[in-house]
Amino acid sequence: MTRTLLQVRELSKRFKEREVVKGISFNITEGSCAALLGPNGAGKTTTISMLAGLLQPSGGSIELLVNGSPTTDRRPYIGFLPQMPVFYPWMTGVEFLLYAGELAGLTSREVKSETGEWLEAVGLREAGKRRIGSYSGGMKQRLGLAQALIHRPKLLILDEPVSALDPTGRKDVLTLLQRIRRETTVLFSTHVLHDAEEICDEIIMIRNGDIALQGSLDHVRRTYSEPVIRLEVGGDEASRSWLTAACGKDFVIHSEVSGGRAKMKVANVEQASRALMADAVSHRIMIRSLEAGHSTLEDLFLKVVQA
Ligand SMILES: Nc1ncnc2c1ncn2[C@@H]1O[C@H](COP(=O)(O)OP(=O)(O)OP(=O)(O)O)[C@@H](O)[C@H]1O
Repeated sequence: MTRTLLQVRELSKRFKEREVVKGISFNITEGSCAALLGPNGAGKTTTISMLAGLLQPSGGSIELLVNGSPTTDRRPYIGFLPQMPVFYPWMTGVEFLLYAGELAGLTSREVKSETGEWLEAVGLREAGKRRIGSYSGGMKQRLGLAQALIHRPKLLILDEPVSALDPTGRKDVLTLLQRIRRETTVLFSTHVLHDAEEICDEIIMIRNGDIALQGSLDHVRRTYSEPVIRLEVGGDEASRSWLTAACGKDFVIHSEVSGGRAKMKVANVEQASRALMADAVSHRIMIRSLEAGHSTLEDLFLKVVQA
């Protein structure tokens, strides 16, 4: 049975005269992994900070439902990792987690056992004895995750958890998130579609403080996927003018041309491919490649972001 864990209604945030989050509504299902996806400045950090209880909304409501019932204070049920977590470099990883556990209100016994368990889970058992100042970016982020999870929250919220990491650190953290998401509901923000695609099942795309698109990744892919032909011709003048003319054919609904390449949205890929090939042959144009398929989520994301 799917149950809603977080219910957000008409959430807005105004800084002076400027509304940067404009009355957005969405649900997060228990057990899901959701990505808040959007370009820089879209309002992701502002939204996430309101959900984590760090920023007062200007309007709307945020409700966390524990076992189906709304809670008066959602903060104990939330684990949060900010975009730029602050660590004391002179502390060891173990000391930092003991401190975080105490702050989260765990008993000293719980603090000890959870610290050991989470250090192991994030792969820092050995490094836990070392000072945080000697950690790599990826190790710090994994320690940050352990801190966010130490009180076993219902919902883990992360703001751009991998954007500042090198490829190895990024992979480590995404793999870890993939493991965590089996037990904890996860919501994270990112401006990288690929990160969302890798581990999420739900996406909420925001642009200029508004929701541009939301739903399960599968649903979004199915609903918005369009028949597309990608065509590349030779770089000579005749080929390029033929390509421009081809984009004007009546079966081409929309097209983008750049150099000797074109992406054409068509109604029927098979018929359009045949017509294009036949036309190219009759004009003695060499087609370098013709790819008939569907638009990807990347195409959709770019369209949403650039609209
Ligand atoms: N404290 C603030 N006072 C005034 N404006 C703010 C404040 N915080 C954020 N903003 C503005 O709100 C808008 C949304 O910012 P936010 O940081 O939420 O975006 P974002 O999607 O997280 O971007 P990024 O990916 O760059 O972190 C931006 O135009 C930003 O300049």
